[in-house]
This record gives sequence, structure tokens and C-alpha cells, in this order.
Amino acid sequence: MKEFFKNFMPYIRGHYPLFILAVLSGIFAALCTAGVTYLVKPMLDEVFVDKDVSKLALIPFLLMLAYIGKAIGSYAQSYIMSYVGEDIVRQIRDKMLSHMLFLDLSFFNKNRNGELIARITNDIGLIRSAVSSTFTEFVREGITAIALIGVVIYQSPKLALIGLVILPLSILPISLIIRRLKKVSKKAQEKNADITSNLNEIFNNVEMIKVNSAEELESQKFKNENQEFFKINMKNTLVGTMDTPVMEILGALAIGAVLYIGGKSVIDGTLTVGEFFSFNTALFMAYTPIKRLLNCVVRMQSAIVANKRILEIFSQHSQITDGERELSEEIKEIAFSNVSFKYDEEEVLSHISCEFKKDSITALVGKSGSGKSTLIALLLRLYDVNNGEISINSTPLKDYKIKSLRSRISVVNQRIFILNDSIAKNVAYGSEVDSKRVEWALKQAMAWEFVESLSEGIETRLDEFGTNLSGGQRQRIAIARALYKDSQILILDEATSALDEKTEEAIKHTIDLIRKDKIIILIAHRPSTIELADQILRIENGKLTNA
Ligand SMILES: Nc1ncnc2c1ncn2[C@@H]1O[C@H](COP(=O)(O)OP(=O)(O)OP(=O)(O)O)[C@@H](O)[C@H]1O
Repeated sequence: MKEFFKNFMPYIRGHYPLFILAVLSGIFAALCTAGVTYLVKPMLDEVFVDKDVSKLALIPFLLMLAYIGKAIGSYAQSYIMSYVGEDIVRQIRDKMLSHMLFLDLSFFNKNRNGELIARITNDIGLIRSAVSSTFTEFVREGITAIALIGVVIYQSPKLALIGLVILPLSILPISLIIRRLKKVSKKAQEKNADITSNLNEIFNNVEMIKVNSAEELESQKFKNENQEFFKINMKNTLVGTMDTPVMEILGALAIGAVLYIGGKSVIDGTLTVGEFFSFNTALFMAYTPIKRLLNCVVRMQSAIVANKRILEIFSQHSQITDGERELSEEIKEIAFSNVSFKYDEEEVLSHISCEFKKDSITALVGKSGSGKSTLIALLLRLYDVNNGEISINSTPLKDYKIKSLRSRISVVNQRIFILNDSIAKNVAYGSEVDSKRVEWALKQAMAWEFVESLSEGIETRLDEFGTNLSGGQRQRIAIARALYKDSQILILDEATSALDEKTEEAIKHTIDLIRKDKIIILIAHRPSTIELADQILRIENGKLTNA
């Protein structure tokens, strides 16, 4: 709980005035509630027992005012706290996504997309209910309970002792419930992440599922996961709602004792009927906020577990550190010196030494899985080398600011990224849209013909993953994007594999036209693509062999 509040204090800090207002509204509502119970005494003693008619109109009026005050106070407090809660959740979501995006690619390789989505949506959502509703309730019910207990003690300290004995008695069962609930909540959140991952996988691969007639198989897999999720959630409910009957049973015992002992005191004349009823009303009314208070503590458990899962992400930091130098000068040469790299245990690239010079085209060739794309990933600093060094103009890559390095490289790789946005925005991705330049890039990438034929031209919206495009059209959009960026380093990793011969020839012609002053790296299997190259580097099992 301490860790929870420590984590959220920085977000709450900006909301102190609202927080104070919410607490004041809560105090007001609580005092009005206590006022209601307090008014029971004059209602009984002065109106009913003393038959004071003048008070008959006054007390119901005051009661009404107290109830209206309670309603307004509670509403204002709930609204303000929801505002604070929602705003905190908004801030954490923003911070979480930008934190994640700056983590290394290896972090994304290790975590399933669905798991990460679940942390941003479900886990942070649990925090929202903790901060906005549970916390609001905790503050309001806490103040109400204190005010009502005040009335209880004021009316009869002796009876209060008996009536409130449930408080220490409830500690043991409630703490057992809390401990159990933490475990179940953890499982529920993990299962939720599994379900999200499963759904994410299904929707991303729906075509493959259909082609393999695996609809039944996937439905069954999901059904099993869902059934388990249901069971865990029911366990969560079973444990999580146990606090109410526990408190009610303990409350019944205490109230029974109070009624007996209090009744005797009234008969003995040591307590007036009004005092007794006022006491009992306050005690009955105090049980509800006390019960809710404990229920809040119980409900907080899933938020505490979620907080741990959120902190796990925030505690991860990028291992790829930024350099100091801005890469703004002309790139004359890129050099790999004795570079080795492994993703996990096995070395994927070993002792690679090569150069890429300005005004030249290099073809990287080699069998599938030999390490060509990995070499490019190292140049982009998506991963850092384990041994050796990569340099640009004799300055180690690590000394450059990553953003300035990547801004100088255009890449078309095998996995084409298409945004659910217009063609123009897709081509200009990462910079301002210049329609003339978009048109130029599309023409150079041999994509203009099909884009022009669309009714909305470059404003045509593409579906997520480019599902409304053919494979070759997607590749041409990606090539246009690389050309639009106009970087000095251009990398085409199997960028023309889906194109017909004629289109590929035309793109080769484009590359030939723009090659001046650039460093171009082509990864290709087809001999026709390699024809353009000034140097050919062959990689075999992670080692460079002379082509
Ligand atoms: N993210 C990763 N985590 C672990 N291993 C990886 C990862 N990416 C690639 N590998 C492994 O590294 C090796 C080299 O892969 P790489 O993608 O560089 O090959 P490639 O020569 O580009 O192949 P292709 O021609 O099929 O694209 C492969 O054995 C592959 O299994």
C-alpha cells in the first residue's frame, strides 16, 4: 500500500487544490450524515417524549437539509475524485507508452504484444478504479465512519466500547482475505494478459487461420483460456466479497450485545430513550462506512498487484545509450571492424569487417538466416554489437545521437509497416506531408499509376497492415516512403521481392538515378538486383566470405 501511494504521489501533486476540495466535500457529507443521526435524539426526546410541537416542523426540516447536504457533498467529492483518478490514469498511460517506446527492441522481442497492451489497458484501468472510486470511497467512508463513531462515543462511551469491538476482531479475517486476494489478483491479471495476447495473435493472423481451416482450433484454444479466466475471476470474487459477510456476522454479534446492555440501561434510567436510539442509529449507520472502508482495502489489492506490474515496466531501461554527437556531416564511409553479435546464446554475426563508401552500392547476399538483416539492425543501433566496432567517418556509432543517426538512414525491410491513414501520410511518415514530394516519391517507386487510379488519390485511406493493397503495392509504398525521406544511406532489404520483373527493372533504374553521393545497401536473393552493385558482400553462417 505504501509503495502504491509513493508511486502515485507525483501524479497527485498537481491536483492538490482539487484534492483539498474533494476532502472538504467529503467532510461536509460526513458531517451531514452524522448530523442526521444526531437529530434522532431531539426528535424522540423533545418531539415525541416532551411533545414540543414547535420542534416538529424544525427537526424534519433540519433532517432534510442534512440529507441534501450529504447528497451534494458526496456528489462533489465523487466527481472531483473521478476527475483526479481519470487524469492520473491518463498521465500514467502516456508515460507508460513513451517509456516503452524508448526501450530496446529486445524488450519487445521478449514480451508479447498482448501482454504489453494488457499492462497499458487493464492494469492501468485497475489503478483508475483504485484512485477514482476506491480512493474516493475510502476518504468519504473514512470521514463518515469517524464522524459517526464520534456520535456513538459521545452518546454512550460504555456502549461504544461494546459496539465497536468488531473493529479489532475483524483484523485477523480481513488480513487473511487480503493475503489470499493478492495471489488470486496476480493470477487474474496474468490470465488477462494471456487472453489479450491470444486475441491479438488471432486477429493478426486471421488469414492464415482461415487458409488452414483453423477456426475451430483457435476457438477451442480461446475457449479453454477463457474458461480458466472465468474460474480465476470467480475465485477472485469468492475471496474478494468474503469481507462483507464476515463484517455482517461480527456486526450482528456486537449489535445484539448493544441492544441487550443498552436496553437494560434505558430500563435502569441511566440512558434516555432518545440517547439510546441516537446511539443505535449512529452505530447502525457507522457499520456501513466501516464495512465499506474494509471493502476498499480489500478491493485495493488488485490495484496494488497492478501497480507492481506497472512498476516492473518502469524499472526497465534501455541498454542502448545515446551518444553526444549530432550526425549532421556528410557520410563518407561506414566501417564494421571485427563485429560480432548474438541475440541469445549463439553468435549470429562473427568477426565481420567491411566498409560501405559514399557513392557506392553494396549488395549483401547469403542464405536465409545467415545474418544480413541483423547486420543492418546493428547499423541502425536497434541492437549494440557484442564485440568490435561500427563507425561512421571514423567516429564510433555509439558516439552519435541515435535520433540523428536514424534520421540519416532510409530502410525498406521485409516487414512492411502500413499505418491506418492516408497514402500521403504513409509515404511522409515521420515528417510533414508535402503533396508534390509524395507524388514524386510515388512516381519513383512505380506506385503512382495505381495510386492515381484510386478515387481519392494520395488521400485514399489504407487499412491497418495495408490489407487493401497487394503485396507488391505495399512494397512500392514502402519504397516511396524511403525515397521521400531522402537520406544519405538507403537500405533495401528484400524490398523488391514481391514485384514483377518489369516493375523491378524500373525501380532499379530509379536507384541508379538517385545513387549519386549515397551509400546504398541492397539485400537480395535475385541476381538481377545485384547487377547494380559496386561491391558484393557474401555472408555465410554469420561470417563474411569473399563473394
Ligand atoms: N530477434 C531475434 N531474436 C533471436 N534470434 C534472431 C532474431 N532475429 C533473427 N534471429 C536469428 O538470427 C539469425 C540471422 O537472422 P537474419 O534475419 O539476420 O538473417 P537474414 O540473413 O536476414 O535472413 P533472410 O534472408 O531470411 O531475411 C537467424 O538464425 C535468426 O533465427
